[in-house]
Amino acid sequence: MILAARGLPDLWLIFATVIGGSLSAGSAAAFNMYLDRDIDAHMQRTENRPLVTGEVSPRGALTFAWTLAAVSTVWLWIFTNPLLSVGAIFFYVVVYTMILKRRTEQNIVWGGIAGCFPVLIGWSAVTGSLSWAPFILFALVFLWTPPHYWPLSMKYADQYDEVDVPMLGATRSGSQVGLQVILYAWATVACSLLLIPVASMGLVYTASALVFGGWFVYESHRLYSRAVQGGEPRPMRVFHASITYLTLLFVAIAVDPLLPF
Ligand SMILES: CC(C)=CCC/C(C)=C/CC/C(C)=C/COP(=O)(O)OP(=O)(O)O
Repeated sequence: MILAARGLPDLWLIFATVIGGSLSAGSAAAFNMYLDRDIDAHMQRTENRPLVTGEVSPRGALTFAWTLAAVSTVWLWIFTNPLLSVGAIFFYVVVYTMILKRRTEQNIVWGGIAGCFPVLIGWSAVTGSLSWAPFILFALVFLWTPPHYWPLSMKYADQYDEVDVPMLGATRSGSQVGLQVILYAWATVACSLLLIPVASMGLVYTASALVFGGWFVYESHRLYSRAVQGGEPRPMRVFHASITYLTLLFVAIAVDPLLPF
């Protein structure tokens, strides 16, 4: 939103968009937990979720999910535009959770599109339209999602195998996953550099994209090397690096337009 406004947008608009977006993401997550409660019960990673422990009933969760969807849609309708948020919920719940997740190794590649919507939501809230820059941010999150998620599914491969969810990190060998992670990490960094000419980014962003991107790529190469050498691949290093990388990059995206260089 700061990049779209090329400065600080109206604080109320930021607040309204973050509230609406959070309610929408919460709705999507609640639908996901409702639909996946059978498999969540069989994975240690997810076995403490409230639908599995019985803290929340399936009917209660479904009511909660629909309520959040309705409230977020009306809220965003009043203050910005609800269409992209509805699209994001639809993508996560129907396209990813109901159709792709249990069927294909490429589930997270296409399902990850749900997580790309928030940049469009924020941008359009400020400008009322979309241009190349928000689509580059969209592509950035799209390319980042697989090398973020595959290391996690590599770590929990036995749990994904047990519930027959074909996450690529669980179905392929360490070196095959490592190679995919490297390719997507490089593509993510290349995409982040595209923002420099397209959105006239300055020094802070350029340096951040190169340094943090270099670190992300380095960690992905180390994962591959450890896997090829037959050692413990330590995938969570890349998982955590991916989160820190994207956080720092978006901080740089927010700070850069506020500076004169
Ligand atoms: C505004 C809005 C609605 C944004 C949506 C953002 C969002 C929820 C993105 C999720 C992306 C994704 C595919 C996660 C994996 O789910 P999973 O089911 O594999 O994860 P799990 O196993 O932990 O449940």
